[in-house]
Amino acid sequence: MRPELSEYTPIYSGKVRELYEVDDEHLLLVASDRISAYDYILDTPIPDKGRVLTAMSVFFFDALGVPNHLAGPADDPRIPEPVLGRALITRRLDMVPVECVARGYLTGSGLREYRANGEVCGVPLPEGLVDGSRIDPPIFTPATKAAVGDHDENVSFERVAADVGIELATRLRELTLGVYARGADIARERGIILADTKFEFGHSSDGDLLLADEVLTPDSSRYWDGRLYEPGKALPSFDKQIVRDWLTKESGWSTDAGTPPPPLPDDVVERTRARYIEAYERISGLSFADWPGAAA
Ligand SMILES: Nc1ncnc(-c2cnn(Cc3cccc(F)c3)c2)c1Cl
Repeated sequence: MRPELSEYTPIYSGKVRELYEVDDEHLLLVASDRISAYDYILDTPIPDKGRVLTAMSVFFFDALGVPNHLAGPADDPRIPEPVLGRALITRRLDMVPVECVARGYLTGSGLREYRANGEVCGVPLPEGLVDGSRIDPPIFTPATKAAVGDHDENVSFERVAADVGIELATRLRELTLGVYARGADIARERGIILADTKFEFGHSSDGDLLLADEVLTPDSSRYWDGRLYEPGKALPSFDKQIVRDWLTKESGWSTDAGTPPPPLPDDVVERTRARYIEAYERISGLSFADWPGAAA
């Protein structure tokens, strides 16, 4: 008999995720089926998105072999039935207040910074790079967590060192780049490019630095279809482009409309659901049908 979700204390509600307290030492990290686009949380959920992204995190936690915050299996008896398959029991950590970002390709906020001053987070890059250029070797481009609704602020390694100390900043950079490289290699071998990603780390009660939060999911990373990649060509988001294209090219809505996006049509929802499942099954080599929880 699984506990009710109402037995756990909600402690944080993000755009697409929630965090509950299970007991003094454990949390329940819940991924919803909500999807965001253009900084809006869309009215229409994507069925099974939460379960697929949870399955991806678990696959990578297992594949990366880095000490992490997981404290139980995907079907842990402490997970309530309604969130089974899209929730994980984790150890409660003292989180390091740094968004640990690794970039293997230049795009997004990194590209904007590069175009303005030839570097990203204080790291100089070669001249002549364009949107989608490979950054080799990948770089550590940390950010400070923004207030709700704001974008994170890119900061330099020196700023991180000033905030958390040079030893921890150095460890965060090494871990971030090492885990990204391993994860990106696993994905690339299966035709998916992880252009960049964001990790969070925390300290356990016995002082160990553990990889936390979600890892290498399409919500914490840019997923591109490796079959389409050409040097210097930024690619559409593997998972969100169907939604973005429908919103901006077919729905009559526009990003400068100043109004929330309209609900998504069924075919856009189903095609997007299929993209998430395709990414998981290609990367993991596993069948999503075997993942716990009720199919939406
Ligand atoms: N193991 C941990 N120990 C302590 N705190 C956290 C923690 C805090 N914040 N976040 C981000 C987040 C993750 C999911 C759902 C949300 F609503 C927010 C994660 C974790 Cl993962």
